[in-house]
Amino acid sequence: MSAEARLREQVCLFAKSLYDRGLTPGASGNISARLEDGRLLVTPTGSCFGRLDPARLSVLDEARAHIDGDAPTKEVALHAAFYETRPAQTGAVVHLHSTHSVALSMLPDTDPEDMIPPLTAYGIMKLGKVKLLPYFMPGDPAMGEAIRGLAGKRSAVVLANHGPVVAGKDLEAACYAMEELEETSKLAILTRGLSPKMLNEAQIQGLVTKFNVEWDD
Ligand SMILES: O=C(O)[C@@H](O)C(=O)COP(=O)(O)O
Ligand SMILES: [Zn+2]
Repeated sequence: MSAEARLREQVCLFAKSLYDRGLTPGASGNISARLEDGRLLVTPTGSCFGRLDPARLSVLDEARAHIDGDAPTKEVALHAAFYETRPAQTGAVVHLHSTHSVALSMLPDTDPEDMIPPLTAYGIMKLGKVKLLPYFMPGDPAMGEAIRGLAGKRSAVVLANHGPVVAGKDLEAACYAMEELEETSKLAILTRGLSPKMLNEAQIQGLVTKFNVEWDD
């Protein structure tokens, strides 16, 4: 099996796993994954993560023009901005409509610079600081500009009233980080108002140093 055929299978398998666990409903969400030659495999617009066909994934060239497969997601500008601003760290980008991270994006006390409270070590290790971006109309290329404005400093963001977007070195890493974002958001909502004991600054810095976490503002 070629590397491209393997990646096509992987995109569909991870997407189905996310869908089957209720992490993105209906035809929401999109995935991109980079091939060795710089082309991107992306999920077609309007497609359901539970029923993707490896042969019909959209293919974009290095200029992010559609060259093969079904019509691509309307969020190409959003995905492309991660590959552009974090070239060495980005092999895949995942966007979902996952309930708890969207809920957290709407609450008044959520810190837009660091929206996930330091509740667990894994949340810090896998995500670093998560930026809350404003609301944009789905498909608005201004989302790409907003990602460029972060100058490559964040691998995970949440679009307010919409959903999370996570970039990883490969598809597996991006999906695992995304799952951590959703689970930690769930913990944040479950414990909100209950004065949960959070990790302190020394514990956070210990993780940042030991696990090389990106923690710049
Ligand atoms: O919320 C939206 O409409 C998009 O961000 C989305 O999640 C699905 O759009 P397509 O990838 O174009 O299907
Ligand atoms: Zn969306």
